[in-house]
This record gives sequence, C-alpha cells and structure tokens, in this order.
Amino acid sequence: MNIGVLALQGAVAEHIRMLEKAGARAIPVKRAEEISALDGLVIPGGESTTIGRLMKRYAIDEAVRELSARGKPIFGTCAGLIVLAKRIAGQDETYLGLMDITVERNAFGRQRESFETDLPVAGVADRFRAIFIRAPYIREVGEDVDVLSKFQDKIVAVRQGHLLATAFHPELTDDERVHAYFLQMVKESA
Ligand SMILES: NC(=O)CC[C@H](N)C(=O)O
Repeated sequence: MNIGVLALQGAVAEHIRMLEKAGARAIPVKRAEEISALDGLVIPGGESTTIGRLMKRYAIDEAVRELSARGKPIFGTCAGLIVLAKRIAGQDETYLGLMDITVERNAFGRQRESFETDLPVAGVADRFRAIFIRAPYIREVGEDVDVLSKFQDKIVAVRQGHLLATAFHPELTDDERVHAYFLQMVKESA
C-alpha cells in the first residue's frame, strides 16, 4: 500500500508515525505528481487557509480530486477536515469541496481552545482519547455522510464512503485505532 501524508504544513511526522504503528509505510507528499500513485492520502491538521491555498497554488487540489474520483480513501484531521468540506460557515472560500458537510471553524471558543476528552467513535473504539486544538466541528451533514462521533451535541467525526474526517487529532495520541480503521478502508478500496 502506498500511503501519503500531505506535507505542505502541519502535523505530518505525527501521522507518519501513527500509520507506521498501525502497520503501513507512509511517505510525505508535496507535489501534485506524487498524488496519483497513492492508495490513500492523509491531510493533516495545521492551518486550513495555509494548506488549502498552497494546494491550489501547486495544483495539488486537482490531483487530490482525481484521486478521490478513483475511490481512493482520504483522511483529514482538523484543518484537513476543513479542507475536505464542501461548505465552511462564514466564508465563501472552500478548498477540495469533496465532503458533503458544513464545518464551523474554531468552533469551541476561546476558553476551550485546546482540550481532551474520551469519546466513542463508531466502528473504531468505545473510548478514544480525542485531542482538540482550535478545532472545528461539523454543523450539518448530507444524507450520504455517517456520523461516527459527537462531543456533546456537536459532530466531530464523519465518514462518507471513502472519505474520513475527524475534528480531533488521533495522531497526537499513542492509540493507532483511527489510523488502523483508515488503513482498513484503503485495503477494502484496493
Ligand atoms: N489544529 C488544527 O488543525 C486547527 C485548525 C485551524 N483552526 C483552522 O481553521 O485551520
């Protein structure tokens, strides 16, 4: 399996470490030409405006849309989730526009910039340590989107077919189960 982690900005090394812990080899990818050979792609957390604009500047957005159109799994965390979304509340600019979700950025307010909590994640774990850092949440999902986890009443993990996204950062824990779930999606799509 050829797994790539988009390495424009953000928590790249952490995802590579977790994918390796879950039994796969993963490589950082920076250029549009590297995308089409992948069986799966992770888009890390960081700053969505930075990642999204760099993707457009280097035509990586088109390459990722083609990868998605071939059914290859893509997993976005935090800023990666925002980059995947079709709709971003309060702004007209979107990036990949692949997932039928509406996201709200920096949605937990200033008092709760960063926090951790244990959450059930459907198909993944009864309890998963969820680390939120200036995190978005998902306000609305289309009918093809499965909600995998909620924190209080807010949706924080979703799957739409071959697309997976979490508002929290599984790559910052020692628990590889979300990454193992993603690798299973990659195996099933092969
Ligand atoms: N940890 C993160 O990825 C934060 C996301 C960031 N707040 C954004 O809107 O892009």
